[in-house]
Amino acid sequence: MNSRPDTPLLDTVDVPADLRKLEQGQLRQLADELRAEMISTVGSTGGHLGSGLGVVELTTAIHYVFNTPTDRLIWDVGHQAYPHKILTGRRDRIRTLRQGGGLSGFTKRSESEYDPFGAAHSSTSISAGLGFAVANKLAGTPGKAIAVIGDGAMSAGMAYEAMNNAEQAGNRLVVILNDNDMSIAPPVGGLSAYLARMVSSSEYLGLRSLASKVARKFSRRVHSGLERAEVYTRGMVTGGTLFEELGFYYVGPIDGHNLDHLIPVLENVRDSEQGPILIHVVTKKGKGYGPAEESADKYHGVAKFDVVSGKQDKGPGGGPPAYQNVFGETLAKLADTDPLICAITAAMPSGTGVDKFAKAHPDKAFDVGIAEQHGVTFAAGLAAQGMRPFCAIYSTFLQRAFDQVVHDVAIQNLPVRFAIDRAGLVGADGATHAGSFDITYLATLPNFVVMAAADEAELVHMTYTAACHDSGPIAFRYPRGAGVGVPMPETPQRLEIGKGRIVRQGSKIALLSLGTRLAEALKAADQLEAKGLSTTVADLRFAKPLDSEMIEKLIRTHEVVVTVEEGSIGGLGAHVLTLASDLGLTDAGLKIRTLRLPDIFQDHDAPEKQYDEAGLNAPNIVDTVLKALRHNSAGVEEARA
Ligand SMILES: Cc1ncc(C[n+]2csc(CCOP(=O)(O)OP(=O)(O)O)c2C)c(N)n1
Ligand SMILES: CC(=O)[C@@H](O)[C@H](O)COP(=O)(O)O
Ligand SMILES: [Mg+2]
Repeated sequence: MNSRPDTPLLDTVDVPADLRKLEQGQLRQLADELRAEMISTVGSTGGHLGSGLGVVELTTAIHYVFNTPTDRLIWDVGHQAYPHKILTGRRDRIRTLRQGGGLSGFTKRSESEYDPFGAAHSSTSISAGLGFAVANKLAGTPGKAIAVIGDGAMSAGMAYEAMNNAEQAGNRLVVILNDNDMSIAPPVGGLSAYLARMVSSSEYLGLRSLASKVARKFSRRVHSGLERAEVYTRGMVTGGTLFEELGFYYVGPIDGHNLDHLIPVLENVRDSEQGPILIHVVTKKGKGYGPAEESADKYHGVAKFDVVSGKQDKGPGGGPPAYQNVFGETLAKLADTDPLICAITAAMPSGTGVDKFAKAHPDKAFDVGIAEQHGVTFAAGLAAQGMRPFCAIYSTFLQRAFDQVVHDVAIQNLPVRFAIDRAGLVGADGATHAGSFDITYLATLPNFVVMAAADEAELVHMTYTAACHDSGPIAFRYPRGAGVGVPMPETPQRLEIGKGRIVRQGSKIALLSLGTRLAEALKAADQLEAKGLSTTVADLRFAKPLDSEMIEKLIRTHEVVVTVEEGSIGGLGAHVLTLASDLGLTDAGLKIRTLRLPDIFQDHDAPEKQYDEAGLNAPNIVDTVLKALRHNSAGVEEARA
C-alpha cells in the first residue's frame, strides 16, 4: 500500500483560480507536490503515468498564466491530463481513475468545465482548438484556445490539416508541441528526426538578444520575466521552421521543466497580438520518477505499482498468452517460410504484437507512427505490388481509416490482411477505445471476409487463413488481454472461408456465437440443458461470408435461435436476420434474438462488468432464450404460470 505524500501547498489549490493566487516563486514546490500526488495516485490505480509526469510543469504554468476555463485548454489524446485533473477540481476523485463510476483516464466534457473537448484518440487537438478559437472570434467573446499536442500525435495527418488551416484563428490559437521524443514506443519517421534536429541544434541565447527577438516577433514589449529567462530559442532567430511555413509563429525549443522559462514565454504568447503561435516545449516522459525515466516505455501505461520500488502488480504470470502475442508470434513463424508476409503497425508495436514479428523480421515490419490512414493505404500499395501485408490496428483506431479501407482496399479487392486487436470492450480505457464497430463497418463491405477468433487457438488458425487468402481483403478480430487457456495447435489450420463449426450439438435451442463470448454461450448451454432445453452451440467464425448453409439448417431445426457477438448493432445479428428473411425463414413465427452491445457508449469499468452491463453473459443468454420460449406465435409474451 503506497503512502500518501505530504502536499501542503497543493492542498490549498482546488481550482486554477487558487493557483493563480500563488507567487511565481512557489510554483516549483507546487509542481513537486503535484508530481508526488500523481505518482502515488497512479501507483494505486494504474493508468497512464509517463506522459503526465512529463507535463507537470507545463500544466502548472498553463493554468497559472492562462485564464482557464475561459481560455480553452485542449489536451491531445488526454492520457497526460492527470495533473490537469488534480488542479481542476477533481483531486478528491483522482483515486477513482479508470474504475467503474470513477474519473475517466482521458479528458471528458461531461466531467469538468476544464475539459472543453474530450479525447483519447490522438491528433484532434489543433482542429478542435481552431474551432473554439474561431467561434470565440466570430462571437467577439474572450478566450484563446491552447492545444497541447505530443510529438507522437504530431505524426498524424490531421494535425497538419489543422495547421494548414489555422491562420484564420489569429492570436486566438496557441499550439504547444510537447516534444518528449517518445510516442508509446520511440517515435518514428522524418518528423521525429526533424524535431530531434531542432532540439539538438538549438542553443541558449543571451538574455538581451532573446528579449529583442521576442519583442520583434510579437511587435510588443516583452514581459520583464523573459528578460530574466535564459531560454534557448533558435527558431526565433532563424525562422523557416516547418511550422512557420505552415503559418505559425514558432517559439522554442523551450525547456518544459523550467518554470522560469515557461512562464514568461507563455505570458508573452498570451498577450501577443499575433498568431497563431506554436511553442515547442522539450520535456522528458516519466520525468521525476526514476523507474519511469529508466524504463524503455517510460511507464506509458502501467498496472498498479509500488512507489518505492516501481514494481508493477502484473499478476502471477504463467497464464494463457495475450492475444496480441499469439498473433505476433504466429505471424513471425509464418513469415519464416513466406517472404511476402509483412506487418504494419500505427505506433502500437507492443500493443499489437508487431514487436514480436519485428524481432524476427525487422525489414518486414513497418511502424508508420500514428497514421492509421496512411498505414492502410500503404498496405494496399504493398498488396497491389504482390506482398502479403498484415495491418495490425486496434479496432477503435481502424475507425480513423475507414475510407482507406473502403476506397483503397475493398473497392480494389486488394488482399490486405487486417489483424484487428482490442475487439469488443476494453475495460479501463472506456468508450473511446472500445472495439465495438468493426464487424458492423467491415461486414457491410463487398469483397471483405470478416472473422472473429473465439480463443487463442482460433487466432492462430485465422492468422494462417489470412496469410493464405490472396483473393481479397480479410479481417480477423480478437480481444484485449489473455486467451482462455486452450491448447495451442501444433500446426495452424487453413479455415474454409465462410464455414463455421458446431461446438456442441443439441436440438431445441441454437446459440450462434461469434468471437470470445463463445465461453459464455457454452456456459449458457449448460444452464439451459439443466432446464431440459437441449442446446446447440455454433462458433460461426465468419461474420462475412456467413455460413448460410449451417445457419439455415440450425434455424429450420431449432425452436429458438440466439446470436451472440461482441459488437454493436448492425453486425452479426443483423446479417443473420437478413439472411433469415431472405430465405423466407422469418415468415412463420421464427423465434430469433440478437445479443450484441447496447446502443450506448459504455463507460470504463472492468471488462466483465461491462459485458454484464451489456447483457453479453450466460445469465442473459439463458434469460433471452426463456423469454423467447414464452412468446406465442403472435409475438406476445405469454403469462407466467
Ligand atoms: C489515433 C490514435 N492512434 C493511436 C493511439 C494510441 N496512442 C495513445 S498515446 C500514443 C502516443 C502518443 O505520443 P505523444 O503524442 O508523443 O504523447 P506522449 O505519450 O509522448 O506524451 C499512442 C500511439 C491513439 N490514442 N490514437
Ligand atoms: C492512450 C492510448 O490510447 C493507449 O495508451 C491505450 O490506452 C493503450 O491501450 P492498451 O493498454 O490496450 O494497449
Ligand atoms: Mg511524445
